[in-house]
Amino acid sequence: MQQVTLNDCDKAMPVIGMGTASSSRPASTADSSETVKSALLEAIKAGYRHFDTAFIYPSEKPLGEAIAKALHLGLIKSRDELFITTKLWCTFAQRDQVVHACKLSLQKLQLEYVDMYLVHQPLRISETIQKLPVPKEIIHQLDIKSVWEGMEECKSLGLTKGIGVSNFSCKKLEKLLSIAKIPPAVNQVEMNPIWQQKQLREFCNAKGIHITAYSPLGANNTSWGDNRVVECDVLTEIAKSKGKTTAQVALRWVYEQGVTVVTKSFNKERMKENLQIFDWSLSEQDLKIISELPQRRGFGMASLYGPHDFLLQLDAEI
Ligand SMILES: NC(=O)C1=CN([C@@H]2O[C@H](COP(=O)(O)OP(=O)(O)OC[C@H]3O[C@@H](n4cnc5c(N)ncnc54)[C@H](OP(=O)(O)O)[C@@H]3O)[C@@H](O)[C@H]2O)C=CC1
Ligand SMILES: O=C[C@H](O)[C@@H](O)[C@@H](O)[C@H](O)C(=O)O
Repeated sequence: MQQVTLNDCDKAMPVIGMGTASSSRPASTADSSETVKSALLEAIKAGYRHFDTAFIYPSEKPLGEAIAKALHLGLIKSRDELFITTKLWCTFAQRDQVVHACKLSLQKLQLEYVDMYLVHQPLRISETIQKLPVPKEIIHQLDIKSVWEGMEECKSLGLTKGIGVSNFSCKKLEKLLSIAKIPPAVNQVEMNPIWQQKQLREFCNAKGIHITAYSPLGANNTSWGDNRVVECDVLTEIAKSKGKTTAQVALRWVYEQGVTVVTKSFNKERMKENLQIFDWSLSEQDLKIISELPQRRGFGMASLYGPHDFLLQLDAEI
């Protein structure tokens, strides 16, 4: 698997990672922990070496179990062969909670360190979310200076090899860069041919912040996404002409932008399909047509938590 080197991170990141945000809403249809564990074990067998989880996902524990089993079975010789990303949840987004939250994630993962620890969203949430949408009173501005000090402490304690953010706009990154002793290595954001993030990518390239794309397939078939990417006519035409699938064209496009990707599949065939993007390429003409696709964000804070002014402003930030 090809890898990219990251600034201020002691480990290279494989260019394709396995997503683990699998639980559907309603929760009654969510994958069981056992299903997630065996899917992740399959992913290791298929060659995935980067896994993306978060404190808020139910996947940290089954991922830890899958890693332990992979070591036991000899599928990997050492934990060092894996790149594990997890994320600080918004209820812990305070100076004195960050190290504690990181340790809780490590406990669930049965690991001594993660490779990348991200601030999940540019928000603090003051109560456990019971149901969505949430009341606006529990959503707050993030005090990035103090939270980032906590993130830096996680790195200096060796709890993580690198630190970064997720769902951050250029504006939020500017602020963070102005106070950070260790700049963020990564910004993980929604990116696919229908939400190309041109401005954010230019900004991050200029500042040496690596972008990882989440929902590269538009979160097809999930409660938070739809089929706008995998059923996009333009992408399907390109796919047909190359004997590839529409999903592969979307993933290849992301890869050709110099961006790493985390994409989720718990289906054995599709997890293999999603790795087959390295021995072919898109033409200049394909890239031009894709660059002209109408743009639509899939995932916004306001659509997730409720149309509160503060969240609408956040979503409108570039
Ligand atoms: N930082 C953040 O705020 C966020 C991070 N993420 C991370 O990014 C990961 C990936 O994003 P995600 O939102 O899951 O969406 P993706 O775009 O990766 O799409 C996943 C969905 O597409 C289906 N799928 C996978 N491969 C194919 C294929 N080849 N053809 C057709 N359908 C396919 C999967 O189903 P099946 O399993 O049946 O194959 C699943 O339903 C998440 O799992 C999570 O780890 C996601 C959202 C927000
Ligand atoms: O309740 C909120 C949700 O958990 C949500 O914010 C995250 O899970 C996000 O969709 C992600 O997948 O990273």
